[in-house]
Amino acid sequence: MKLKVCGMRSEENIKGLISQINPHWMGLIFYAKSPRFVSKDFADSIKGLTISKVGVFVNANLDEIKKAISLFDLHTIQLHGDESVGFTKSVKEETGLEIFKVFSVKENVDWSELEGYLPYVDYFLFDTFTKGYGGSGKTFDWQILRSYPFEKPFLLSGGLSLENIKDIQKLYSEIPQLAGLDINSKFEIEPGFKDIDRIEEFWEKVRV
Ligand SMILES: O=C(O)c1ccccc1N[C@@H]1O[C@H](COP(=O)(O)O)[C@@H](O)[C@H]1O
Repeated sequence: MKLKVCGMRSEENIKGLISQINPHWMGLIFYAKSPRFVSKDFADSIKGLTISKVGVFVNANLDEIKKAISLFDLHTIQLHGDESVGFTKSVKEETGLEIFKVFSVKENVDWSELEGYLPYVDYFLFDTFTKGYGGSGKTFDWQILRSYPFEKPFLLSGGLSLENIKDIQKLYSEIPQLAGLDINSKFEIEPGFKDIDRIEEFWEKVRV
């Protein structure tokens, strides 16, 4: 099982996360309307830190993405908006980086809509639908994932917390494509500042 901790923007907090947990990825949110938005001034503070950084973008253009890649030395691009197959293809081909394409789940998913993305993404990521695109702290009906028809691995997000560990474990044991978890607002002291001890408690219980 893999872990991504998303929405961080304090140097001290990120260093604490690395030394205490060292998750597979740490997410930086480049969506200006998010309370976890990271500005370019933050780049110098985290240069050289040994963690795979995921840039989270909502309908950004390729130029903005490329600038953030070089400033923040990003390892992964998370497309968290309404990005088309063509745009996702361009991001993959022009950056060569790992790609997470997010689908926000309302009541159902039309799996055929994901098919075109398959050659260009490394993981799909399923989150709860919200007008603000992400960080709602709300879960969706995870049973929908039981009909996921592809071999492509995916990450689960949206309201993951200490309260839903049992459901996560059950899902993980039953759906082989579920490769990891993306945690965010349920582990915050304030937007963008994580409670590392709470994350450690979660990870100790949920990791396999
Ligand atoms: O966290 C945000 O503010 C945010 C804003 C816009 C796009 C994505 C955002 N975060 C992503 O939301 C999910 C789930 O978060 P939560 O656990 O429900 O708080 C996660 O993938 C974050 O990367």
